[in-house]
Amino acid sequence: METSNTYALPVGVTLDRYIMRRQSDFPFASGELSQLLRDIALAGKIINKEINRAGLIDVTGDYGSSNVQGESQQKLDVIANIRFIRALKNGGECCAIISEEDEEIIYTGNDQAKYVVAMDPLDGSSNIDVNVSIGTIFAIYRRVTPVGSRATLDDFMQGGRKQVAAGYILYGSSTMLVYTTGHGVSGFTYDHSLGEFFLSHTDMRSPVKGSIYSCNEGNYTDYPAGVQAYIERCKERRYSARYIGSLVADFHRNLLKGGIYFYPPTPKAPKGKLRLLYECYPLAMIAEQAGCRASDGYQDILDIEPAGLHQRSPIYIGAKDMVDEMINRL
Ligand SMILES: O=P(O)(O)OC[C@H]1O[C@](O)(COP(=O)(O)O)[C@@H](O)[C@@H]1O
Ligand SMILES: [Mg+2]
Ligand SMILES: [Mg+2]
Repeated sequence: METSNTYALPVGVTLDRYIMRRQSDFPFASGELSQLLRDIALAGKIINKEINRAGLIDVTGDYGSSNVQGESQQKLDVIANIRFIRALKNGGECCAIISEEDEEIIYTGNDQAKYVVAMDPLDGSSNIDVNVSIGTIFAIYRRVTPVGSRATLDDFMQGGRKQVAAGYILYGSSTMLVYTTGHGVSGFTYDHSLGEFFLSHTDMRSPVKGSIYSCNEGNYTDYPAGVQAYIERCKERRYSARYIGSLVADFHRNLLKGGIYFYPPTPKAPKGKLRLLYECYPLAMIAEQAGCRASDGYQDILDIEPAGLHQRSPIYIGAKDMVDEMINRL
């Protein structure tokens, strides 16, 4: 990973201070977006604590209900969802939320707020109970409806290039928050003993070339012929196959080391599995800011016209040369 930055703030600066120092990056900078990012970090700290103690407190296993995707919800999916909604409500800077775990728009009651949030409160649900890295993914938009009014679908249907900030929290061997406001990508590592996120990765740039490919090869036979051909090429080149099964964790590793993650369409999931508004768009914004590429196979993810809150999209994301080659084979 390369680092170069005219705004070089020393590694070790706290997230709060970093956000304040970089506030001038934000259009309309008046502190609300800074506060919203801090509210998201706070919810992340709370969830991190619950994840670390998951086996000791009764938060593992099924919650006994399904979400709008028809997936069974894990207890931590629901708990993470509640924690984020509460932090965004109490923070006062977010007027509405869409979440993987809720079918409809969630209104926070903060109609005076200028921002809306799209989120995947807990990504990698199949890994929750087996102590494998999981994450949270978020995207922030400045509302298009008048301040003071109730947010509407329009506020969420603005398109990927209208995200004013996007990021993820990775609950792994260390806990990290990585985000962008369109001015480069920064990573912060959580120090449990101090309860603070500290700048650890400045101006993250990803290698253009990579040698890691990440996909669920169990679906190989269902993949389009071009994808199968690309996987065969990776094997011929002795690239490493790495698949954690948590999008955030696979994306993060490939961002640092150089690699490609893909979840193509299959007969079972003709639109792919991952959700455009709170998985694909936010990671695509980070990817492009770090010099990577994100595509659905035919257009850049950030150029896809949104049509529904929980719409899915195929995704090929990672090192630019690898994604280019994959797409040329489709
Ligand atoms: O089990 P599969 O089909 O390989 O899918 C794994 C993918 O699904 C996801 O778990 C979907 O996200 P959620 O866990 O938030 O539903 C991704 O994190 C992961 O990359
Ligand atoms: Mg997810
Ligand atoms: Mg999820």
